[in-house]
Amino acid sequence: MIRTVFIDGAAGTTGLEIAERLAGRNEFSLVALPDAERKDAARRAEALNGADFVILCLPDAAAIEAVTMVTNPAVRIIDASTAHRVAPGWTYGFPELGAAQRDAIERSKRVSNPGCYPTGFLALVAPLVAAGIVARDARLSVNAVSGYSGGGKELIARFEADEDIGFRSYGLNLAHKHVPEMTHGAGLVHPPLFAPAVVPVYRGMLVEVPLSFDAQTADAAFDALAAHFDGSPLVSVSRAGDESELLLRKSDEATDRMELMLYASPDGTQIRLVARLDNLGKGASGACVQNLNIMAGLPETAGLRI
Ligand SMILES: NC(=O)C1=CN([C@@H]2O[C@H](COP(=O)(O)OP(=O)(O)OC[C@H]3O[C@@H](n4cnc5c(N)ncnc54)[C@H](OP(=O)(O)O)[C@@H]3O)[C@@H](O)[C@H]2O)C=CC1
Ligand SMILES: CC(=O)N[C@@H](CCC(=O)OP(=O)(O)O)C(=O)O
Repeated sequence: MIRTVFIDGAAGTTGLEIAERLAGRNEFSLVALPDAERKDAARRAEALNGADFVILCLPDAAAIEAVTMVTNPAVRIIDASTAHRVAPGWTYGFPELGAAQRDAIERSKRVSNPGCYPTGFLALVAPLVAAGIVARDARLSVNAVSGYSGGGKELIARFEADEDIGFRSYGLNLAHKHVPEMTHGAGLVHPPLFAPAVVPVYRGMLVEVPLSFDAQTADAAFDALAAHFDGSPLVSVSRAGDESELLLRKSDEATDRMELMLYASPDGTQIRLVARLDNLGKGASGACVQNLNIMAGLPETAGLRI
């Protein structure tokens, strides 16, 4: 059976990478609008209602509008934007949250793809909250750096036009659009304090959650993460070896995998949890294709870069 897929926003950063991952897959047939028609409402409505699967790679407002344009009840939607991540009636597209989440994605007609930073944060924190190692009412901080492709075409153009930028801290109003899904997805009472930044690499990100405990907790935290992701084809968990630094390199290749690392103080009371992922891989396009595979009843990692 061949399923048709329409990517709305196919000319954007995320859309192009999804198309690359679907190229050559004989289970899917991509529906594309010619460049002159890709923002034409009538042509989009036709494509949105004629496909088995629609993937929205649009700014939030356009994604909300696109959903209202879908009137065919058979169409199944994956939204890569932030618009529906905590919205009722939508399934959060993070299968690694647990078996029930994967099953829900498989059945769902409306799947919201997680944000890139929340993908790292939730992988590190949700299993620890579930295990009772991090209290639901803990006040957490998240420090993160992303490659500039995380900001789409506009930020890519800015970083490529101004090679003088060495580091860009942002989210300084402490109201970043990813905070609600971080809070909700981890089951936290208080929103985490989120400090994101962009560095001059195209892709890749580090998401760090520092934690401090009264007693040795590093072993229990590592065991909980290792048990949660045991057997995961995309997420690995490791404990620090002898490394003294963690680098994002301009030459890092695209990947749909995510690595979780735990670094501990000698007495195990302080830990730095770090997720390393590709914002365009597990942080966006790779995750979209993973969700599409699950929804279509296909092997979860088909077409992914692993
Ligand atoms: N980049 C990343 O790492 C991640 C992105 N996302 C999310 O994915 C979505 C897409 O992001 P990204 O690909 O980076 O963004 P881009 O800016 O690279 O691409 C967005 C695309 O949408 C097109 N577009 C905008 N408005 C409309 C419209 N009304 N109708 C049809 N097309 C439209 C744009 O057209 P034009 O080319 O003419 O500008 C552009 O091609 C966003 O919601 C983003 O937040 C999520 C996770 C990570
Ligand atoms: C570097 C950069 O600008 N990143 C984007 C988030 C990218 C992303 O994940 O987009 P979604 O919000 O759709 O998830 C930002 O912080 O707004």
